[in-house]
Amino acid sequence: MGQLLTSLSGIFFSKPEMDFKLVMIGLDSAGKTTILYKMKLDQPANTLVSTAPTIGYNLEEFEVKNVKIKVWDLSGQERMRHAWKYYFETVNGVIFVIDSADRARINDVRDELHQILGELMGGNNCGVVPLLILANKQDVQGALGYSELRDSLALCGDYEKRGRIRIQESSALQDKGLTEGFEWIVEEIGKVSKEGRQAAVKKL
Ligand SMILES: Nc1nc2c(ncn2[C@@H]2O[C@H](COP(=O)(O)OP(=O)(O)OP(=O)(O)O)[C@@H](O)[C@H]2O)c(=O)[nH]1
Ligand SMILES: [Mg+2]
Repeated sequence: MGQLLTSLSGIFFSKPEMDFKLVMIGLDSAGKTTILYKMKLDQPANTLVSTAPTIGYNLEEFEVKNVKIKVWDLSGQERMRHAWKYYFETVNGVIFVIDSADRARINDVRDELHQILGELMGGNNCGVVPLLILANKQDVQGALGYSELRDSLALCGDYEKRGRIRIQESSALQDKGLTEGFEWIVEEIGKVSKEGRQAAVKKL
């Protein structure tokens, strides 16, 4: 009996064996690498690691809500953006970081985002990969807020209807919104995995 309870508690309360894999993308200088190390190193507000433009990628592992996640932080430079899509087939979630204070490039952001949504809705994924949009640098005066960004990004359609997308205001500098955003995407991935598991069970 004791052994049975141990095995059952193992099934219901164990951490998932699989790590969640996430990719972080967005235009150059949006704050991706800063966010990666803010989350990894759990730094207090008003401290930031000093970064240089990423060439290739950074990969770090840390826990969110007791789930181990692996995060690939890719380069946002224009000539490197074509590589983003190659990660979409293998990750469980996508984080798109925006410099909300960079009003001059908001149309570029919109175009990149729409292209990503096209990729995520096509292929084998077909909209199952949650997308977190971090509207970063909210500490900068004049930064675009949630409503303005929603309009500027012209988000609509299936992805939003399915609730697999969220815009989260954040400031890596002030340590605001990052944990909320990461917790949301981890929960969403959990739901997707559960639905996948339920579909697999139904098929048996
Ligand atoms: N004010 C402010 N500055 C930030 C914030 N997050 C990042 N930065 C600054 O923005 C600049 C670019 O940050 P990075 O993290 O290197 O940007 P990135 O998105 O990784 O850029 P690439 O690697 O070129 O794609 C750095 O000077 C950061 O200190 C923030 O929340 N507020
Ligand atoms: Mg970087």
